[in-house]
Amino acid sequence: PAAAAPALRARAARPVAPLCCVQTSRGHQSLHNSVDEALLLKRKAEEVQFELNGRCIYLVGMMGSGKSTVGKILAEVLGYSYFDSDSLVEQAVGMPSVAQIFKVHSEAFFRDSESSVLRDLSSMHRLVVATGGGAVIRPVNW
Ligand SMILES: Nc1ncnc2c1ncn2[C@@H]1O[C@H](COP(=O)(O)OP(=O)(O)O)[C@@H](O)[C@H]1O
Ligand SMILES: O=C(O)C1=C[C@@H](OP(=O)(O)O)[C@@H](O)[C@H](O)C1
Repeated sequence: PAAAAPALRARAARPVAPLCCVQTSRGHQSLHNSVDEALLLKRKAEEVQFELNGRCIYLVGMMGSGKSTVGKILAEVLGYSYFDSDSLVEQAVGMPSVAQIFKVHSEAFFRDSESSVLRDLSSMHRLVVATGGGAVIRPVNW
């Protein structure tokens, strides 16, 4: 079944051509599809590279929709740095997993730290950021 694909949001004054990665299926049968999709994604990234002009890309989408997979490919092609906001929150809090942060602290605590991490990243250039699936919940993150 079709799954939600991560939306691509470039921090751009002028929108650039939208990139879309459609995740059609999972498992071994989709292997050749994934290879094709990666090639298409690389080509699209090369197409928009000039227009992006160093502006960041923030990937948003449901949990498991492919943000990290897509983000690493985009960063490599564009010569950008790649960050996963969940990992940055784990580092900032000093805990090994988001699940543990939720358990020991709370979701609100995690969301505060996530917003802080995203705010810090927002002053930087040439980044591809895979945000957490719930990052869109707080309008301050947009
Ligand atoms: N285009 C795709 N086709 C099939 N499986 C994919 C595709 N993109 C990602 N996946 C798989 O889906 C799972 C979740 O992907 P991931 O990039 O970690 O998602 P997210 O970062 O949004 O949580 C991983 O096992 C990944 O290998
Ligand atoms: O924001 C959230 O509620 C979460 C989304 C998920 O992130 P992904 O979308 O990166 O899978 C998960 O990893 C994380 O533990 C919690």
